[in-house]
Amino acid sequence: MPTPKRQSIEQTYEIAKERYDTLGINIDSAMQKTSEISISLHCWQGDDVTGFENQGQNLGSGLAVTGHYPGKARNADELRKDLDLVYQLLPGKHRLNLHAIYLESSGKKIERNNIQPEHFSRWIDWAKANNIGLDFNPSCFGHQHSNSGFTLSNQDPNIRNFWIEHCVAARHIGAAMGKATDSPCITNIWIPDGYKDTPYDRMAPRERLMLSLDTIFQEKIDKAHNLDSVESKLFGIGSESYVTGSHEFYLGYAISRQKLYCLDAGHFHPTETISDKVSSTMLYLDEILLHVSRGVRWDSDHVITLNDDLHAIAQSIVRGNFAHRIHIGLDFFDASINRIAAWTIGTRNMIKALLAAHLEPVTLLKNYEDQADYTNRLALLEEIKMLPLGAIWDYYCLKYDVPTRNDWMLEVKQYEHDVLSKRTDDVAM
Ligand SMILES: C[C@H](O)[C@H](O)[C@@H](O)C(=O)CO
Ligand SMILES: [Mn+2]
Repeated sequence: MPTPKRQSIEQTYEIAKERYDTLGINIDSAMQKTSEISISLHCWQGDDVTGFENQGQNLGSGLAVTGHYPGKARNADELRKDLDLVYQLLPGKHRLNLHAIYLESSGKKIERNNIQPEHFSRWIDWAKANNIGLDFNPSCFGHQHSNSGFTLSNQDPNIRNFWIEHCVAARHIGAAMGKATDSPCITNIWIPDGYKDTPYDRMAPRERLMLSLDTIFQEKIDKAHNLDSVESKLFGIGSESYVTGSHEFYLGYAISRQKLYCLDAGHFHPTETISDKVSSTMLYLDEILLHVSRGVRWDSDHVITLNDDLHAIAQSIVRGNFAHRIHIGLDFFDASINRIAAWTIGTRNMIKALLAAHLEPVTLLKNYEDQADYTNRLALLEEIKMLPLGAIWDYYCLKYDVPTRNDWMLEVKQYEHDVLSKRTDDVAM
């Protein structure tokens, strides 16, 4: 016997479907295509980018997490348990994006240039058991060798080599993850390098970075297991005046070396959008990575909301038919709200935006544009904002057997009561 809520969702869906039909929109195909897109959830939302090295270092490097909501994961088992719940609340099959500081070394201090696949074996086992693809990142921050503000572009060859070795090790770990899970792992390099104040020489650090990256990528690794990616940034706290790995630097680097380029939504001028960069970038690169984030005045990494920027990002992927060439990663961290809710809200929003982008009246819009009928194009683009997307979304959640509407919050609140509230600030070993 269907519940009254289920009945109401199904009835509303049927009425909504008629409306979409009149515009020639195929809802079944939109739902199917949306379900085929995997989003890579960033592990660092679960513990405020702390990681499990236990080296007592502050985050630094221009990264800042604010808030003191209780219950953050204190070890990898807790983080995996939290993630298990999040994945249950998301329609579709999704990935996990790990940073190197999330290693498990049984309490032994492992220097970052010595990390090995074995330090991630429990993550790999968990991923295999749950059929979850993995992505990876070297962690070039929150370390005594990043305190000067420079890592791969450091003037000191010893420090530079340390970070080169760390990134080489990260590629090997990425390859091991990709091989074990039978799905290529994207190993993405982001470094904080930059100057607080105006430099005299803007070129030398970039030359050093270019050479460091060439050394890191010297070894050929099977692309079936590992894909290399590089992420740019405009500025950070403490690198307001100059960032070595700027947009121009990495776009040029990625195109000349055929690497993936990572566009982070928080890493540009506030009036610039990554959605507008996608089509240009895709002309020159086979694949790219997105870090979907939300900057508020600066690269503040707020939880992504279903705003115009997010719709535009999803539209740029879907309209360009890029779903198989663009990898979607998330990058936000909010410690002022329940962290599991933060992951769930942000990821469900990304999926909603992808569903909405698959529900556009493509033929009509293309025809108007081809005929230079921009009046009808604008009228239709405004009209479709009023389509009953919520009814399709509710049905989509029913179809993929995950909580509909805000019901997922009941599960998060129960988990907060049963699990999170029992966690104290002490490190659980
Ligand atoms: C943890 C960081 O957010 C991440 O590595 C990087 O992608 C970034 O965006 C730094 O601003
Ligand atoms: Mn990022």
